[in-house]
Amino acid sequence: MDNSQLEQNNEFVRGELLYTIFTNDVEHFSIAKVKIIETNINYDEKEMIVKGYFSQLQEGTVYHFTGQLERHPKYGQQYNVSSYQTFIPDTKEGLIAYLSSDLFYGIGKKTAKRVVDHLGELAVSKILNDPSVLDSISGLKKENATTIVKTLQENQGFEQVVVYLSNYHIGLKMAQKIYAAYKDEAISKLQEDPYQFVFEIEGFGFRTADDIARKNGISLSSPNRIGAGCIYILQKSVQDGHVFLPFEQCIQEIGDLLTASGEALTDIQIQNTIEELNTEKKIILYKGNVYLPSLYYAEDGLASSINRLITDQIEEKTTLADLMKIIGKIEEEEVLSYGKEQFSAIEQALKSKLMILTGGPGTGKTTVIKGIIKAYAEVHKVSINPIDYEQKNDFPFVLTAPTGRAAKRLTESTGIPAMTIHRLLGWNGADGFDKDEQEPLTGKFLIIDEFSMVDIWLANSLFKAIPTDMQVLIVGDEDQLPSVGPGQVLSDLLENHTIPKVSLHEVYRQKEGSKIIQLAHSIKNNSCSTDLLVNDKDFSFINCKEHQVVEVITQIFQKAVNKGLDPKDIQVLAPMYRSQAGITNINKSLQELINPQTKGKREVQANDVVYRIGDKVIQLVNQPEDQVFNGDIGEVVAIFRENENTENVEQLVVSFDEKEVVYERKDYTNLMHAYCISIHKSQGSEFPIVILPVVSSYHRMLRKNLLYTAITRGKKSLIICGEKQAFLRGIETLDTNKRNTTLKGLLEERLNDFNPTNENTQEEYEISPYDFM
Ligand SMILES: Nc1ncnc2c1ncn2[C@@H]1O[C@H](COP(=O)(O)OP(=O)(O)OP(=O)(O)O)[C@@H](O)[C@H]1O
Repeated sequence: MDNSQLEQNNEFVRGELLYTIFTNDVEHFSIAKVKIIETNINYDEKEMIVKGYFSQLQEGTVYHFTGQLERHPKYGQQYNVSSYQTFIPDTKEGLIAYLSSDLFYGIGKKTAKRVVDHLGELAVSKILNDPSVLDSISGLKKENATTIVKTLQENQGFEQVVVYLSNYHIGLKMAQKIYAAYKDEAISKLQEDPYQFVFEIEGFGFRTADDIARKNGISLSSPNRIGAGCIYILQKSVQDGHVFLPFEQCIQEIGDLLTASGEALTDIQIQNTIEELNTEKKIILYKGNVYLPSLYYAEDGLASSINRLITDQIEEKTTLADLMKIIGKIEEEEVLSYGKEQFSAIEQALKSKLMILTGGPGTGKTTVIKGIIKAYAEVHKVSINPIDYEQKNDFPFVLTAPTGRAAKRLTESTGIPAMTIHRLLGWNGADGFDKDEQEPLTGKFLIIDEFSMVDIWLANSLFKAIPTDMQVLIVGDEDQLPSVGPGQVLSDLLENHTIPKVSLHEVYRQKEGSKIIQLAHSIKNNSCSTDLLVNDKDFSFINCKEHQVVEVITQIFQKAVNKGLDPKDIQVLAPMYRSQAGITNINKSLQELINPQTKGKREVQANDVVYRIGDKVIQLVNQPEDQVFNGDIGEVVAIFRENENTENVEQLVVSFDEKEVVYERKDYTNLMHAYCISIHKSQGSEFPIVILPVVSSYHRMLRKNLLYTAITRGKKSLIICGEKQAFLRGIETLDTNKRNTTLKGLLEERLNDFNPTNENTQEEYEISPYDFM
């Protein structure tokens, strides 16, 4: 593209790069200051801040940027760059200055002049078209010629990809990914077969591929297009929690997608492509269902691991009579008497290779876990104190949970160290987990809490790493929200009749007069009515409308603070981010109240969010290298300016329980304010006081399992504010989005032949030793 063409293109800013303010080498995100040479946008200043994903910015070089002028609340106007190109001067002098700039290492003015004299104003495009034009320049050293060609190719290559993709509204970040994968072949590959990118580049959308194909005259009935459409449809279904799509439905959805944006396809064409993809192992077609391979292998792997574990017999170490004595002794120590179901759970867990313990809040799951640990220790004559073991690996109990907070609670309630599943398995990011069948976990008894949150991928990885001689106890509440990731592992396992399970129904905390627990169980049993929503010592319902929610919550906080309560003990949970009564607005208002700007208090701004020292924040993604995981809540404890650390970058330090994590600007998007968090993110956590807004404008989200999850997060006090009718309607609305999974069937197939000698399901325990006590 020559310079006159550049200018025809919409709005632009052409400027000389003065200096880079910030740059991130991994993502190539940079913020820089430029001196404006020319622009057609309405902007009066002489200099401008530009930001975007650049390959390499060079001081003194002139760039042609396109993008959008934005007003940053703190830093004022900034140009958000969507595409850019080095501005190659079209005068001889300009070109000489460019080729002898710092960008071209070792090329001085004399050499640059020699090249320009020989090749003229179009030197750059001539070299790029045919690098051998430099061979004919007398006196030009070979290494200088190589430098010129390489530098031009590197810079221009990336920029050409950027410009090409910007025509399809693809940003610089995706351009980086594509360029990193294909280098100079990127554009030709995109033009030949854009659909391939849907398979090969994470996040490359089918619609973009379609757009590129159409502009390049690629047939809209090409098998590659159907294949990419199939992957797109399957990926979309994973976002809804499905593990597979039925063949017919898959054909139908692909047909709808491709016909709507292209030309009509016959079912046979689509069917043939799916079969072809299956042969190439890009998808798995099995028993009339279509899977993404990773999901098919995860379900299959989990079913095999469970089969492996459950068919391994365990040696009976004690008689029933002795076990009764042991449990009796534990009851004395704990000063309680186990209920019938609880007793059955302890007994069953001790003799089962794998058992599932379920129950709603306050039914004594934790009490039973403690009982099981103590009884196991007694039966096997082992200590439950980790310090009694010389080797860490000899400690028989392994306790784990999907989130940091759930693991922490498990540690606190049992006194035995627990850790997240990711940490237990040694997650190292891209390479996956350290622990697997080759390097299994050590220990004798594994307890996995909050299992409803575990998706099929994680369940498969965890079970693969469980050695065959390890006993496993799965604990969870099937009425909670299903996992964020695909699958419904807990409920599929519960439906299997061979895996021993014990459900606790009797509520113990209710006996202490908890309205929260009463409410939870009435939701579970579909018996909640307006009468239950009257205020009590641990519960209140404040009537208000959507537009009042933020104000009401702020007032509750204000009163709590005035009363001397610690704001950290209060957690607002809401179902959605963007609404008048959404998480974003609630957070803004609570930050102003709890942690306002004061003189001398440091703060940083990322997009339109301000983080200050003292802010409560939540981690939004897994960051295993720092041992901080999605859903962990922390506090901003320090902010360092660039000149205050050896890395010379701005840093935000967040304290999560005992560890501190340092974030650089590129990582700020991993955080969010946490005065209010989503109900989904609150899974596995508990808070002393929960405030739950429920208004009819959330209607899309108001479901029984969502509200059940929210109210069971409150330990001491629950305040619902909003509309009673919206709440009552919500708890009557079932989540009808049934997830497609095949784990249940796979387990039936695998475990069918298994005839346990000492395993029993709870139903078979009609007569238990407890009856004779
Ligand atoms: N058999 C029992 N006798 C007396 N109290 C009991 C018994 N079982 C449990 N409790 C008490 O009931 C309360 C709730 O028990 P626990 O915390 O074990 O339940 P949970 O199912 O783990 O609850 P949550 O899921 O809400 O954490 C505790 O105070 C516990 O001491």
